Order: sequence, then C-alpha cells, then structure tokens
Amino acid sequence: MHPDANSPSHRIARVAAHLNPTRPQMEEGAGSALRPAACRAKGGAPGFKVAVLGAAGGIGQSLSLLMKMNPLVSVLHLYDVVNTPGVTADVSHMDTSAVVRGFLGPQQLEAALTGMDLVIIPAGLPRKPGMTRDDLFNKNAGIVRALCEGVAKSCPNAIVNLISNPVNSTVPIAAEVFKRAGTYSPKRLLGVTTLDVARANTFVAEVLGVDPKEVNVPVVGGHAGITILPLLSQVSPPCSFTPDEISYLTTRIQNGGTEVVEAKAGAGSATLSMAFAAAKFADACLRGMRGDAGVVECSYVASEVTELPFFATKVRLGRGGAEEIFPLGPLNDFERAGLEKAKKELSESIQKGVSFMSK
Ligand SMILES: NC(=O)c1ccc[n+]([C@@H]2O[C@H](COP(=O)([O-])OP(=O)(O)OC[C@H]3O[C@@H](n4cnc5c(N)ncnc54)[C@H](O)[C@@H]3O)[C@@H](O)[C@H]2O)c1
Ligand SMILES: O=C(O)C[C@H](O)C(=O)O
Repeated sequence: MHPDANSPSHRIARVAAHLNPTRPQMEEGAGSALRPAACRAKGGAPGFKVAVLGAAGGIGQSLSLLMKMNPLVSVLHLYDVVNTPGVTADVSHMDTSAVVRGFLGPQQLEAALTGMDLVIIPAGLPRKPGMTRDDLFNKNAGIVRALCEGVAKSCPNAIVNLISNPVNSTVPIAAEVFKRAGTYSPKRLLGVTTLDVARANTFVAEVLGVDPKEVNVPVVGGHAGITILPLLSQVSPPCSFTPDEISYLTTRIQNGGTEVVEAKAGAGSATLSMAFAAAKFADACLRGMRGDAGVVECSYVASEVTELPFFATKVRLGRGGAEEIFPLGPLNDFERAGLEKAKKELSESIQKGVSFMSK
C-alpha cells in the first residue's frame, strides 16, 4: 500500500472510489491507494472472491444480498448489462465484511471476472406462463456462451454455478465453451438444481407434518419437468408414502417452477426461493473449497452415473468442485420408470446444447 494511503486525502479518495461503482475497475496488486477493495480484501479476513453475473435481475439482486451476508466471501463482484450501479451502491451499504464492486456491460466483464474463485450465473430470460424452460434456449444459450467465454479467459480455474435456464442444455453449452478454450474441468462446472431439493424438502415436510429442516430428499436427473426425479424412497429420515402421496409429491415437485410462473402471471419465475437455493448451494461450494469434509449437495454435472454425459445426483463438494459423484442408490419400480422417461428428454436437451456450440 502507498505510504500515504491512510492520510485524510487518501482516505476520502478511497471512499469516493467506492461511490462510483461503474468506473472501470482497476487490477489488484499494483499498490495504488485508490484500490480500496484490494487493500481491504488483502488486509481483512481471508475469504473467497465471488462474482454474480446477472446481478441486477430478480434472482441476482437477492442473491447478491445473500452473498454479501456470507462470511466466507471477501470480495463480491456484481456484473450485469443493466442497473449494476444502483444494485452495487445498495448492497455495498450492508455492514458485512465482503467488499462489493459493480461492473456494467461487456467491456467490464473481464474486470468483473479476473481473480474470481466462484462465478454464479443467473443471467438470462425467465419464463412466462405457457412457456417451457426449453423455450428460453434461443435467448439464453448465447448469453451463457458469452459469459462462459469470459470465465475461460479471465478466471479459468473458477468454479461455476450455472442457474440460467434451460439448465439441462446450458450446462452442456458451458462445457463445450470450456473444452474449446482448453480450460474444461468437469469438476468445476455445476448446474444448480438446489431449488428442486428445497421444494421437495418443503412439500414432503408438509405431508409428514415435520419441519422442512429435518427432511432431505435426493432429487436426481435434470432441471425441467419429468427430468426432475425426486427419490421419495430415499428420503431422510426414512419414511414411507402411500401411492397417492407419491403421485401428488412427484407431480408437485416436477411442476414447482410452473406453479410459481403461473402465480406470478407474467411477472417472471421463481426469484426469492431461487436466490435462497443458489446462496445455499454457493455456500456449500465455498465450504468445500475451504476444505470442509462431508459437504454433499445435488447438482447437475458431468457424470458417469448413467449413460448420459450430464446428470444430477448427490455430489461431494471439495477444494476442486464436485470431487465425488454418488450413484443413484436403490430405486423402486416407480422411480425406475421415471428415470427412463427423464433420460430420454435429458438426452435431447444435452444434444441440443452440444449442437448449438457446433454451429
Ligand atoms: N436453475 C434454477 O433452478 C432456476 C430457478 C429460477 C430461475 N432460473 C433461471 O434464471 C434466469 C434468471 O432469472 P431471473 O428471474 O433472475 O430473470 P431476470 O430477467 O429478472 O434477470 C435476469 C438478469 O440477467 C441479465 N442479463 C441478460 N443478459 C445478460 C448478459 N449477457 N450478461 C449479464 N447479465 C445479463 C438481465 O439484465 C437481468 O438483470 C432465467 O433463465 C431463469 O429461467 C433458474
Ligand atoms: O420454472 C422456471 O422457469 C424457473 C426455474 O427453473 C424454477 O424451477 O423455478
């Protein structure tokens, strides 16, 4: 740090630099007194550097708030193509340790991503009533490709949490981007399916009449309709359901996203529960990256659990991302039938993502 960095004039300059979050961000490490975030991040509590891409959106804003509250985060970069100055100014007033910086538009993507440990991507269009997630493909495929190209260039070793729909296709797109750039590590690319688990836990807890915190339902497959496969035979704590309960729960979990889209009646899809789920998953990733043992979550990842190249199952999160992918475990007849239907649709969605990248 510059010898005069703590003089009154430098202290004011340091604060002023924070008040203009759209000004081009400077690289860390060259010792300027006008690099408040870098100085504080280095001098403050150790932590991870996290970027949210799509930070001004419905998910992005709440997620940014929740990541600012996470004590494992030392630096939080908020990137979007609109409105990041306002979101950044707002979130940066929270008196938690993470230093917040805003980045606006493609010319600032590189600065937003440089040095990041974890990149969370909720950028892209949400559904309206009557649409499937696949209907978002044409808009969101290109957005995900461009953002992942940025990751490959500026933080190739970062772990990526991909939220943008259709997740069943956007994760294969991201994998192709990273393969082309020569930076692909399957362990570091994680499709976020945590909301399916949150819904499953909530709806099962309602049926059982217990606290959702006590319930853990594995949800495997993918993140759209029949590809969302709750394994109700493997609920923890062990319990049993009537055929009617199984039918009700499976349908409700698979249609949870549509339930919200219809209730919002054109104003978008799940944002608050999704931000909660994304923050929970990101926290699990950060704990794994820190070296905590036994961090296990469901995620849609490159996988050999089935014949498909991508599949969601429980994974153990470690320093390098998805360190271990768990098998499906014993399935009952109903789940086996569901798995076959899920695989057929998933296979097409994966192929669609791969084909997009070969055009
Ligand atoms: N994985 C899941 O479980 C899950 C759950 C809910 C929503 N989603 C998906 O998340 C995405 C975002 O949903 P939302 O409700 O926050 O939508 P939103 O429209 O409220 O926000 C999306 C944000 O992305 C930004 N954006 C668009 N193009 C961008 C680009 N090239 N770079 C950076 N940012 C860009 C927009 O400006 C906007 O701020 C949708 O695709 C939605 O379907 C996924
Ligand atoms: O349903 C959607 O379109 C958003 C998201 O995938 C969800 O599950 O809520």
